[in-house]
Amino acid sequence: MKTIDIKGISKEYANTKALDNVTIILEPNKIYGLLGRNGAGKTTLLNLLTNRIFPTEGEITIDGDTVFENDKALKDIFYMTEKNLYPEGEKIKNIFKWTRELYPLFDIEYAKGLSEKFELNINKKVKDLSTGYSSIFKAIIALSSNANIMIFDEPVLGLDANHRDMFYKELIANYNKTPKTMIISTHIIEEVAQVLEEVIIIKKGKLIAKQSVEDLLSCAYTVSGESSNVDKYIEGKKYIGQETIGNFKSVIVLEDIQNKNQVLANELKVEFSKAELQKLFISLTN
Ligand SMILES: Nc1ncnc2c1ncn2[C@@H]1O[C@H](COP(=O)(O)OP(=O)(O)OP(=O)(O)O)[C@@H](O)[C@H]1O
Repeated sequence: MKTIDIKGISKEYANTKALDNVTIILEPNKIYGLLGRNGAGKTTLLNLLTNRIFPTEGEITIDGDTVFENDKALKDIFYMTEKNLYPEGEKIKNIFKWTRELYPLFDIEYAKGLSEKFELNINKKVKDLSTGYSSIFKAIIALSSNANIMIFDEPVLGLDANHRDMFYKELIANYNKTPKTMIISTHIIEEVAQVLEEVIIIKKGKLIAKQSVEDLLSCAYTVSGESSNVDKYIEGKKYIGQETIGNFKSVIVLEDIQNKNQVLANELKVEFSKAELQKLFISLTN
């Protein structure tokens, strides 16, 4: 069981405060989504968590042990970075062997099996992989690491819809086989929403939300129907994400799902449905 305790973390660069007093506790064996717009500070947080960079203020511990230059704490973490850090001229199969040397728990057979599934040719060199296959290659290594904490920074970068679907299914299968903490930082929110238990949302270096997807989605709901009737329903209410097709309109009402007015909805012949995480995210981070 690995509890990650991020305490009052700030990171300043010459003229940028990349993170500003962020405090988060990540409970063990949950799948977290780390969400934020470009430049919000996601990669900075992941780099701090894995001791690649050092905080200006604050401390990060795993089960009470600081991650600062602590191999014992860090060996439980596998970090799939957005950038390729593998030697360009090396063949994939050799990188599997080399990873095994560094991470004795790395499961080569599983990695080879996944490579077959994703049709990744392990005789290819890193430099010959397309953007999508480069992501697949790095994701396979992370999934095969057997680490207690797996971190994925933009894991589906360049992947087509089929491969994204396969990746998320594999991630869930991996988690179900051996529960662990997974942290997924991504821009493509709608697809990942079904995989996540909790979301951590960062805006301009500050933590603005950490809650379960279920709780976040219960703070809003979608109303759709004939435009003028939807307008009547949302009168005096806060809403976002208005979409109109012909005489049909849908909006996301920003109020607790418990407070929706079913009587009025029946009268106006408008319908309710769940809000989409992607749209809520846009409104929260705008
Ligand atoms: N080495 C650095 N030197 C100076 N500024 C930096 C450095 N690394 C990051 N920053 C700045 O810190 C802020 C946060 O960057 P970070 O890469 O953590 O964001 P991000 O949320 O991962 O963004 P993206 O989704 O675009 O990858 C940005 O303003 C970025 O320009």
